[in-house]
Amino acid sequence: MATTGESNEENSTGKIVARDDGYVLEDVPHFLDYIPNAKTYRNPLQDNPAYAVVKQYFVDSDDTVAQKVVVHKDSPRGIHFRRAGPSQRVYFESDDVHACIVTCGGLCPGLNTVIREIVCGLCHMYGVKRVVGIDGGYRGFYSRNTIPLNPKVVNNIHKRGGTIIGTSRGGHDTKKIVDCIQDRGINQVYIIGGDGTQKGAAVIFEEIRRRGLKVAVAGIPKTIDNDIPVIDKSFGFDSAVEEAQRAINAAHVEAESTENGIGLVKLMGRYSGFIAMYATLASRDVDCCLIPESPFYLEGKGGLFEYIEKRLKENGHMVIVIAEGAGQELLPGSLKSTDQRDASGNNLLQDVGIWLSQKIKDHFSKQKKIGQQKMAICLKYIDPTYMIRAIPSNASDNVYCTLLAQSAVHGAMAGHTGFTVASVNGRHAYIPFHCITEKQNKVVITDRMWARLLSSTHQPSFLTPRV
Ligand SMILES: Nc1ncnc2c1ncn2[C@@H]1O[C@H](COP(=O)(O)OP(=O)(O)O)[C@@H](O)[C@H]1O
Ligand SMILES: O=P(O)(O)OC[C@H]1O[C@](O)(COP(=O)(O)O)[C@@H](O)[C@@H]1O
Ligand SMILES: [Mg+2]
Repeated sequence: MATTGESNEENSTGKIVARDDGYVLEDVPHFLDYIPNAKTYRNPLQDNPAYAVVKQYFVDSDDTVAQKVVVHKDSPRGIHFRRAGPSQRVYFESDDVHACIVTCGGLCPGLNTVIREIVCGLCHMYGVKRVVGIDGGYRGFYSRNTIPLNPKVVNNIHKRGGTIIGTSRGGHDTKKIVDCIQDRGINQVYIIGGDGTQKGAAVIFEEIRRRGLKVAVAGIPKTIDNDIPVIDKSFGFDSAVEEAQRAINAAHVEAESTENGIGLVKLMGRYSGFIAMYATLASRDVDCCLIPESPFYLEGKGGLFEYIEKRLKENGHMVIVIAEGAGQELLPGSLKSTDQRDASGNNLLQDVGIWLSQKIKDHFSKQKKIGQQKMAICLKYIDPTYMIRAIPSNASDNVYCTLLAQSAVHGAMAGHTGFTVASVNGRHAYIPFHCITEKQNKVVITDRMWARLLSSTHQPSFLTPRV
């Protein structure tokens, strides 16, 4: 019930509590919103020897996490999310839970760890006995048999890359998926995937609510590109950046071992250049980082060719990192594929790395023809694209995956639904789907982080007008 100066609003996009002092809670749905007589039970964790001794283990239902921690002293308190964690009361009896896990979209380090920890969290913390994997992404709901999962089956999977239950793009048929959930008697659905997957999870939740089913839908965001907004970062992102170092090191070794050596590395990043930016900042051997958010040009003053020449003259070698989505607008019409899409509807990009390699080679061989002194270059192109996402997660991502999985399990057991779980300013929170699917997280090139990168590589900003 709203207290004085507080308004509660529930609409198609969410449950919002707004107070006069500017405090806003973007709350997540709960069974009680549409099943008013839903039964509750004592949380079995209260009797668990590992947790019973921990003071304040259970979250207070009024605990919230602020979206912004840097605020002006006069600004309103801003948007908050419900704090994740176990509740004193749960909405499922352990024996009644029938959970399923599905992984969708591209691979990301840590998928298996999240699967493992959902299974172990449900079984060890809540005594759940029935957990299944959906085989091969959304379409597996209606076209494949389920995969039985238990702590023994998942015991070692976190040491492997990929996802033991398979993944896919496309194949999201809401009606068929919810029919399957209903027919199989599944009442907790854990959905691991990126922006597309979370949009899919949102419509599955809406259909479940429309049918009045007591089925919790919990999302765990996965994106190697780190393009999901609000959340601190996706699990697996750090592991991918770490693996990218191996490719950059190789490019650097090759480049510095020959005269005018250029090492060119292409990294993932369809619309967001976070992997390229962080891999560059971590490496310190990179002289130029090109990302989708920062348009660049090749010829003329302030262009890439001028910078390459300068860098080779100064240093004898250089390393360039390019995100796959960078410079797509420069590719000639024949290479552009604006209307080609994958099964999920994502734009299929052409290989900007191969294009740029050829452009650089052509530029330096052309110099001779127009009478300038030729600068013979030796360019090595490295494309580690799939290698950086097919690895197991590193130690810190493993811990992050564990906490995310546990938070998701606590949320579903507590009767929350239609939420995604993530770290926001270092604290775990339940976030309504619409908050993370409405826009994409991108590198802001007027922010400090990009400035740090420019000052580390000394590359041109490409903002100066071409002459
Ligand atoms: N707007 C949408 N509504 C429903 N399902 C979607 C939507 N966008 C994508 N999906 C489904 O989500 C799954 C994963 O999407 P995709 O874009 O391939 O990967 P990611 O989730 O990693 O972004 C696919 O099965 C796709 O059909
Ligand atoms: O070849 P695939 O499997 O479609 O994957 C390529 C794409 O996957 C990505 O890693 C992003 O995947 P998601 O959308 O699943 O997060 C992009 O960087 C890349 O363009
Ligand atoms: Mg995506």
